[in-house]
Amino acid sequence: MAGVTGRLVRGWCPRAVRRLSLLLTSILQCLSFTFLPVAKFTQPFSSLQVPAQLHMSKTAMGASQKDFESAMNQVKLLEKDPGNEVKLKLYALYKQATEGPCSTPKPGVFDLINKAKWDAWNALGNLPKETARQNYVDLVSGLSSSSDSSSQVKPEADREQAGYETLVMTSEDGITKIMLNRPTKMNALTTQMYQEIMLALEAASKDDSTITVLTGNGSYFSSGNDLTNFTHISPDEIEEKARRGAILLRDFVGCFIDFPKPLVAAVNGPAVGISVTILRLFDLVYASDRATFHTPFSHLGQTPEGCSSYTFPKLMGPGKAAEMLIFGKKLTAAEACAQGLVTEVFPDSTFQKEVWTRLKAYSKLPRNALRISKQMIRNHEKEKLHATNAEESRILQERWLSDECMNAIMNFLSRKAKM
Ligand SMILES: CCCC/C=C/CC(=O)SCCNC(=O)CCNC(=O)[C@H](O)C(C)(C)COP(=O)(O)OP(=O)(O)OC[C@H]1O[C@@H](n2cnc3c(N)ncnc32)[C@H](O)[C@@H]1OP(=O)(O)O
Repeated sequence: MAGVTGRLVRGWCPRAVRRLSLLLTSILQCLSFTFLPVAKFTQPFSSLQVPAQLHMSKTAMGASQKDFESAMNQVKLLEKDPGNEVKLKLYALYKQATEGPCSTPKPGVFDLINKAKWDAWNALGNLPKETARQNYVDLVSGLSSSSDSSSQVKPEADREQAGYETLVMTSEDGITKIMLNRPTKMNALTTQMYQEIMLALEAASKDDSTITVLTGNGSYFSSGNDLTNFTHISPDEIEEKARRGAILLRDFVGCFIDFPKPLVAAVNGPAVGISVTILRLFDLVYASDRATFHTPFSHLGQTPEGCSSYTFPKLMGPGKAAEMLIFGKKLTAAEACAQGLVTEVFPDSTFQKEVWTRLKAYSKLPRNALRISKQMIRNHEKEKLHATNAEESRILQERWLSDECMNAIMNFLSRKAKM
């Protein structure tokens, strides 16, 4: 070590050489931690919805306390992460089996993880302790056998994360991919989808991957907010629904503002509304030349979100931002690239191959350096972004109650009937 340092700094004074040597040694020590194997996770697990068959199974026989304890030990030995939904199920059943029905206060909306756990437990209602215990044992036994068989066929690196209904989440080659998966609805974002994306981002922020990618399945990246989110609401529910929508929007965009690792959008096709505005919160935006970028807020009686009222004028100047955000001008991928919203455009025929080859190469770069550099670039404006997000959400909450907005949504929903 001292020899290497000595060669590097020939001609420097001995004190400087000693300091540099110490510095390099400590850097090497720090780096060695990065290469330690990731510890097997043995945390108590948890659940969201418990399938009907679990509620009913073997309740007559009932699992013994010994079976239950042995199932708890088996959980710690699982080699494969069973995914958030199953973990929530296990958590809820465990709590129900040991403490009975949920009676603790509901965590605040920003406490995402504890709220999801509370919701899962609370959803079990008055399920008897014995049934919960049996269901826990059944669930663990199913997991143990599926993890035995899956380990024979699937490589460690290419496992699809279970537990998402509207997304496909995979981790491979240091890249976690979150794919929006409602291709027949152009990946329009339902309330469930916003929530699953937040959970997926939370999981991706903590997993071993270097890079996280958001993309869409099918011909669209996303057609933005699902306009049916605004339907089936009785008049006395409207205000409460708008209030909850604004909280959901603020939490959703907040997850992108705070995401700690390099975040990439692989825009495989047209993008509309919120799927366009959040792009400025990504570190790289790769687009197919078939993609378009459309924010028809005024047409819908709505106003900008995703921090675009701040980021777009800053990025492209107030005039170009006004064309998009006020007048709903749709940009081609080349135009969006010229405005700095897109990093690079690829021919649609080679989009997937070129993007993934590029990202696989990037994912081999030192993970911590990438993460720290991202945070250095982003931290300057985090506070401003959160303030903008809160303000945009507040204004949209009012807009959703306006006649302009309701009429525009009715027009969209009735257009098929008119054809
Ligand atoms: C709580 C947070 C709130 C955040 C707020 C965000 C604001 C926004 O995101 S504003 C943007 C809202 N999105 C739109 O205005 C797009 C609406 N959709 C369309 O204009 C068109 O569907 C399309 C241009 C995206 C595609 O047109 P195309 O003719 O090719 O296909 P369609 O037959 O229209 O679509 C197929 C299928 O998908 C349904 N669908 C598509 N997008 C949406 C959507 N955003 N909301 C609800 N449903 C959507 C469409 O109705 C069709 O369904 P059916 O086959 O069942 O009729």
